[in-house]
Amino acid sequence: MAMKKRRVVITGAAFPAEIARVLEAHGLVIEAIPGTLDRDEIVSTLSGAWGYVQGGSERMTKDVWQKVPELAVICFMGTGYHSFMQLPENPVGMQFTYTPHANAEAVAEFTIALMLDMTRRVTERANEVRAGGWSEVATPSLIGARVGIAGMGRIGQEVARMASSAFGARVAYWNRSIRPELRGLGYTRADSIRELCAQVDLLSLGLAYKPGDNDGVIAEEELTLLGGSGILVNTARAELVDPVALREALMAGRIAGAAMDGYYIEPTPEPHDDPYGLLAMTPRLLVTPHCAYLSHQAVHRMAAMAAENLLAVLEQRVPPYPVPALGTC
Ligand SMILES: O=C(O)C(=O)CO
Repeated sequence: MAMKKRRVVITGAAFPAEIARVLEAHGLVIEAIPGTLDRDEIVSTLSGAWGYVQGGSERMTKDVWQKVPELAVICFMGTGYHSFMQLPENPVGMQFTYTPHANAEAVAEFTIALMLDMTRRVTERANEVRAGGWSEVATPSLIGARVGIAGMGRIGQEVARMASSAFGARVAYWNRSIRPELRGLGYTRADSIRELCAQVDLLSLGLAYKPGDNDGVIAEEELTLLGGSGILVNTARAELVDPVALREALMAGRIAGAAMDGYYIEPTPEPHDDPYGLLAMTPRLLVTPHCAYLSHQAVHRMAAMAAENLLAVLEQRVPPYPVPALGTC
C-alpha cells in the first residue's frame, strides 16, 4: 500500500528553493505560504499536515495546537520560542524545534540601523522632505554615544561589538548572570537594569522574553531614568516594555524616542484601531514589522537548520535543535 505523503506547511519570508528541493527529495510535500497565517487560516491550513515550519509571526496558542493533533513537528525559524512555553503538557508527543543563534548577526545589524535612525533621524527627515519640508537641524550621533544593552546573549554581544568597534560607542550592559567572556572587552557592567538606564544615551534590549517572568521589565521608572534625551531600541519582544508606560513617556517627553521591531499585536492593526495607542505616535516612535532577523543570509541559515530538524524527526532521530523548555518532546 502506498504511504500517505507527508505535507509540510512553511510560512514567513520566501523559503530557499534549494532547501525545499532537499525536503521534497525526502518525500515531503512542501506547501510554502508567504507571510503570516491569520487566526482563522492557521487551523485549516495546518489540518492534516505532518510538519509546520513557522517562519511567520503566527502564535501557537493552546486552542490552535489542540486542533491539529496530527502535526508531528513544529520547526520554529528563529530563536525566541516563548510562544511554545505557554503550551500545556505535550501528551501527543509533538516535537518542537528552533534555530538558535542563526539570526543573531542580522538582528544586531538591524538594531544598529535603528540606533542610527533614531539618533540621526533618517526616517523622520525623509518623511519631512516627502511632505514638502526642508529643515536644517543638528541631531545626536551614535559616534561615541553611551550604549546600554540589557541582556548580553548572542544578539546583545553582537550589538556591543558593532557599536563599539564601528562607532566608538561606550558600552555598558546588564545581564542576569555573570558572563566571563565579556571581561577585558572594555564594557561596563551595571548591577541592575535601572542602574543601566541611568547611565546611557541609548538602551537596547537583548533579553529573551519569558512570559509571566519579564513582561514589562521596562516600565515607568526605567524610562524616566533613561531620561529626556534617551532612546529605547527594542529588537527583542514588544512585551518586555510596558505599553502604557511607553506611551506616557513618549507623550510627556520623558524619553526622546523609541524604536521597536515587532509589536504587541502582529501583524499590526491600523493605527486608529491600535488598543495601545502607540502606532500613531510618529515621529518619536518607529515600529518595523518584526523583520530584524530577515536578512537573506539569516533566512538561509534558519531554513537549513529547520530542514535538519525536520529530516531528523522524519528519520526518527533526535532533532539537533529541540526547544529546550519542552525537553526532547
Ligand atoms: O528569532 C526570533 O526570535 C525572531 O524574532 C524571529 O521570530
